[in-house]
Amino acid sequence: MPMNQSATVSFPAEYLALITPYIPEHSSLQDFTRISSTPLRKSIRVNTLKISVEEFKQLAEQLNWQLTPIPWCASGFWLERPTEQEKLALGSTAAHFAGLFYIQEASSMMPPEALSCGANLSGKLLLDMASAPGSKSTQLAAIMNNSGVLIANELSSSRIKVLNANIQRCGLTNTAMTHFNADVFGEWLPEIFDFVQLDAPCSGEGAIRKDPLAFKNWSLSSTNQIASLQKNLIKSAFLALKPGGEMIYSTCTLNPLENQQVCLWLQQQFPDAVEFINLKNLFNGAEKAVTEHGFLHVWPQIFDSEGFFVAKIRKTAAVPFEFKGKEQTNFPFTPATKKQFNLVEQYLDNQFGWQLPASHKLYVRDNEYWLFPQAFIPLIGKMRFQRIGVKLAELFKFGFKITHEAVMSFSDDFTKNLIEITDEQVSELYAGKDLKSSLNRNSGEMVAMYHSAPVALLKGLKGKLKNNLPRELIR
Ligand SMILES: C[S@@+](CC[C@H](N)C(=O)[O-])C[C@H]1O[C@@H](n2cnc3c(N)ncnc32)[C@H](O)[C@@H]1O
Repeated sequence: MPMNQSATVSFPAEYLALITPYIPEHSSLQDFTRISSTPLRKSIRVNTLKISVEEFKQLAEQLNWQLTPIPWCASGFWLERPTEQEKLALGSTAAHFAGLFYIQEASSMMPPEALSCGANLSGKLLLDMASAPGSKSTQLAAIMNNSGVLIANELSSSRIKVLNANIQRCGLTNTAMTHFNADVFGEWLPEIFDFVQLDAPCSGEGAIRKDPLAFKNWSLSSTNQIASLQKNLIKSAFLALKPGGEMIYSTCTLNPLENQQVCLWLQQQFPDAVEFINLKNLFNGAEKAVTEHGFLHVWPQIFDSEGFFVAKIRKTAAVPFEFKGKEQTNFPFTPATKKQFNLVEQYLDNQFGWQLPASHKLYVRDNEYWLFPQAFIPLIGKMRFQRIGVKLAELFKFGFKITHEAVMSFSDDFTKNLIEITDEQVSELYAGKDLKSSLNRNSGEMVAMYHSAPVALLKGLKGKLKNNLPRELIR
């Protein structure tokens, strides 16, 4: 069933009995079942690493897109496009290729907003324990303005590829990815992180409006199994958190077994160290979703959104932990020598008029040059990381070649060989075509920009701009 079509949903009686006592007084079970059969509004989050909200609003006006602000996220909007534009998927628009926005359900924007409310995430060490496809990781990195370090972990191999693609498209430079069952963090990196986000794997009931089959395999026993996985993960998150640190536990599910009861279980394990932070003032109207413990239990009928649950927890004291470090002894990168640094910097200066940023340190593995966030350096060797920072360039016989991801992340600071292209030209590039040009000489590597944001690496040749997009991005 397409997402924008409604279907009448039928819920298991056992499920309705489980949730009914938790529906707030101002609402009803009937409101819940009624809205569950209606389609979800489309929403996006502006990627402020690439464009300001004000500039995005101007672009939206040019494109004839109508934006309605989402009350809990200053960069979030419900979006309506003219019917004639709907045949082009939102994910295939030039602005999306350029990473100017992320397609994200409105209520899924709440957890990072709750984590950063009253706290400054800039320059801090964050862990996102279950992060693919990356909506909340990319949101957190934007809130951090690419400073500090964000460890984005994901268990599933196929989903980690999508996560990586989103990290690159959105221009994250402060991220290191790991690929583990997140229950290891409490033992491997105890009391290390300033902030942790656990957007837990869950039974996904809150997604009923976009997936009418969300209840196909629902059963009380599978819900209980998921809840026990969630308890392992929330404990790991809490152990990985520094004393004084804060964490978010969230799900896109509505039953109490996977939500309130997981948080209360954590409090029973660490009664002297768990404090629930009340989220009733997160935004105007949040009080309609707040529970007696200060969690947000977002029923889809309250804000006309997906169902969600968000809890914010402070670790008020150190707790006993068992350190079982999993150190990496054979770290394959070495810091660049002065000669290597000078050579790559000379290439970047000649080609793009760009000096390497002080926020990052240059590392080398064979012929690959990488930029690691400075704040990541103390973590080197502490565990195995899948991918750290940004792959900057490769050294070939003929010289250096910059990577697509470095272009997507850093070319805001490039001062030459940038060329602004149109919506149609972006579509041509992502369809695998070269672009015509009036160049009368070979100009070497160039960056195609869309509304001042990088969108692709090109090679300027006489008469054409050769498409250097990675093969996997061509549609
Ligand atoms: C709710 S989704 C995360 C969505 C993501 N935070 C976002 O906003 O885009 C939960 C993720 O947890 C992953 N996962 C499941 N079990 C896990 C585990 N034990 N450790 C780490 N990740 C796990 C799933 O593959 C899934 O990608």
